Amino acid sequence: MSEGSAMGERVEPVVPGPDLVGVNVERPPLTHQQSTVWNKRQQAVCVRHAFKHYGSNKKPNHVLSNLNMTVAKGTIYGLLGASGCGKTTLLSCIVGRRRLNTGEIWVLGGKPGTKGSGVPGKRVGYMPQEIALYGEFSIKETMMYFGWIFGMESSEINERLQFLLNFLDLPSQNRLVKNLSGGQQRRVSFAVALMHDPELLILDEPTVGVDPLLRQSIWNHLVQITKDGNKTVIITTHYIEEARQAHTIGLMRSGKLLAEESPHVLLSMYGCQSLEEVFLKLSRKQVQGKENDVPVTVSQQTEQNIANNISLASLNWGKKDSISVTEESGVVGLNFHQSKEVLVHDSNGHLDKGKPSSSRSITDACDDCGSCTEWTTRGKIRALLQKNFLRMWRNVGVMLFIFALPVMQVILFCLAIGGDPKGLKLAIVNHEVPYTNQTYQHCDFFRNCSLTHMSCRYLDALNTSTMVKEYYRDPMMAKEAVRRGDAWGALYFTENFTDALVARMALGKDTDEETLDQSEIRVWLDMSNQQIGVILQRDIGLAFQAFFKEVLGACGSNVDIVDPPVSFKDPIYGNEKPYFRDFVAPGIILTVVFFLALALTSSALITERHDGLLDRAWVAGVYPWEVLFSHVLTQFVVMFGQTFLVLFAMFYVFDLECKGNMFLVFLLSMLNGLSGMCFGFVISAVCDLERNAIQLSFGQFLPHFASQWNSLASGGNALSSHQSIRVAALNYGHKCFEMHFGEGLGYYGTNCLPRIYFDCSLDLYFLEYQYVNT
Ligand SMILES: Nc1ncnc2c1ncn2[C@@H]1O[C@H](COP(=O)(O)OP(=O)(O)OP(=O)(O)O)[C@@H](O)[C@H]1O
Repeated sequence: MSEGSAMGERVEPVVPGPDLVGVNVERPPLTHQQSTVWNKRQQAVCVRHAFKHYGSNKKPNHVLSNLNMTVAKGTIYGLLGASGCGKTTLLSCIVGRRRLNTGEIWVLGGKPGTKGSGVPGKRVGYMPQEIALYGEFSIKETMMYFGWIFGMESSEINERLQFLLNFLDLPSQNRLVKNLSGGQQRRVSFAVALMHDPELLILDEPTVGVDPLLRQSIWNHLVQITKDGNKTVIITTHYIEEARQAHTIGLMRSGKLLAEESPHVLLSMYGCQSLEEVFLKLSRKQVQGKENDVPVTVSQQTEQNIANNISLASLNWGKKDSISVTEESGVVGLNFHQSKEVLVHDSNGHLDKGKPSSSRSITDACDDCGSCTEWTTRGKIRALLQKNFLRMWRNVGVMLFIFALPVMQVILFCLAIGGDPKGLKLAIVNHEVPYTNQTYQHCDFFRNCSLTHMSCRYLDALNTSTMVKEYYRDPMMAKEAVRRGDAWGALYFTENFTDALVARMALGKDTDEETLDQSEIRVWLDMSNQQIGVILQRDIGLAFQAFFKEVLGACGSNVDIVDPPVSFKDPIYGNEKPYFRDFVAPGIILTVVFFLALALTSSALITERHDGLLDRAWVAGVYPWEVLFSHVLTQFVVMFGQTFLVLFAMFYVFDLECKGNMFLVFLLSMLNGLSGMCFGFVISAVCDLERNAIQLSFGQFLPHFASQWNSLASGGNALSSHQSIRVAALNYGHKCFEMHFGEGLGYYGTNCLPRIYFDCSLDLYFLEYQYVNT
């Protein structure tokens, strides 16, 4: 029926159908019932033609199929059915957590999720099937959290808490939820639903894991609260017999209600002793119906339902209750609430067209919910913020992750990555001096202008903490040590290294091949590690410059001649001697801040969603933006602390230099953390499992880090360029010569001005040398 007709006065005559159980009795005239929006509003819950499926439209898993349900105000409605028949799905549609594919739902006079309906919100108390509580909270904190969300004052919550602790036989209010037994946790969950004394209580299997005595007292309580007609309860349970205490029972199977009756009517209708038997009979009947089935349209199905229910109802003709049926309900009979409807109808004697219009009902609902114009409440924000901080505070792992990890990362970085490597072994072979007892004991030299044992003098200059010299008998053994990984490089001096070097200086460009060859320091490096290889190249080259300056100085020559004629002035940015650590540190700071924010947020929402905690919050009336806001605020505070710690460790403990404005450094780091947080929220929104979130975070982490390594590689090249300026020119005594690695030392004759010749074959610089006779 269209809404237009539903609003009107159309009254459907009901046609009796075939008897479900094959009993034919004489039937009284059926009363007619109007089916109007007003009628739907009068029920606590009214579901019409509900269809719901999971999965894609192409491969749907139908869970609700043309389901109709009516829950009158002031009643207990027991929703029974086999596992997987769709009870939880139906309840989650009623509380506004899921949407039907088609059909409509009215809850407390409004449609769930619409403005002013109060649902989700404090008009409903929802106990989901899963525990859906924060394990880190005590019972009291749990109650405070939900109480504040429902807009209650702390004193009010405390009062109610005492009642619920006694009523539900709960342990001390200070016990943590995670330390309670399964049954106790369920009772706390039940207490949360009862906390604010809602108009509509929706309980998904509240009595699981509860002992029979307490179960009875729970039912007594439900009966008690529904007595005055103001409160309504919908309860699902697998203990079918306990549902006898409900006013109405909905028997559900395969996404449909097979019957919706009061328990005693069901029992007498089917002549059964227990509700279980009734359920079995109805289920069998449904199966038989299906076997004989020919495909029917939805409207045919509805008609058939109505017919069946009328037949069901007809079994009860001996009773004084009137029989009623609505055109839409599909499963009605002599049930409690419908009797009520009929009474209203009968007492008026006509169909009341003057009942509240839909807009009036919404206003009423608005008055009830009391928060239609409020975009948030202090209580909700307080509850959400306290929840976020308390969860972190109580979780040692998270606290370590938040505050210890960033500091540890910075310390490890500064200790392990910042400086030059130390203790790199070099295998040295020096044939200028005799090898005894695994060393060259008599490698003596003079620090004056006497040119003896130049190899020893050079080795003395090669004395940095980066290198450890180990001596070998011959070049083969030294190279083998490098191959075995015992050393990073091998250095070899020929027997007449000093003579050849002096001759090379003296002969200059006339130097013969053999002299060039003999004056060479031969170096074989393990270049498999670029950083180490480059550093060794640099230090071996710098040692030669130092050695040559010393010799020139001792001989009274200008030592500056050894320096390459490229003058590096004060750098515009950075230091003259840049530290590898200074270069990488900004990247490390940003990476740490970004990924910690990402890691923390990407799983926060997932855990809450997975455990049903978010669902519970939505049903309690929390808006998504409130959850988001509380997380952003919490995360911001955490990020502030993390950024402070990281920067403090970097700049004040490890003396990293900051030439700019420290406030800007802090601000930029925070902004970087903010982008990590945003990305974390995106991940937590798209991932269902923490595992997937971690994978996605790492998927981003690797390219991010690769770019870092790219920067490091550029740093390495810079080092190499610097290192390549390793040519010296000198004026030795009255002789001029030029020298460069690899091609020997050239002698230019006497009385000449300094000449400069750069090794252009390898590196950057090429300067023409000038031969000037003086
Ligand atoms: N999120 C979901 N995605 C896909 N299928 C779902 C989802 N939730 C439930 N289902 C399926 O829908 C059907 C009905 O599930 P539902 O939880 O509503 O059953 P139920 O009657 O509450 O069962 P129980 O009594 O065991 O809790 C089941 O077949 C279930 O596998």
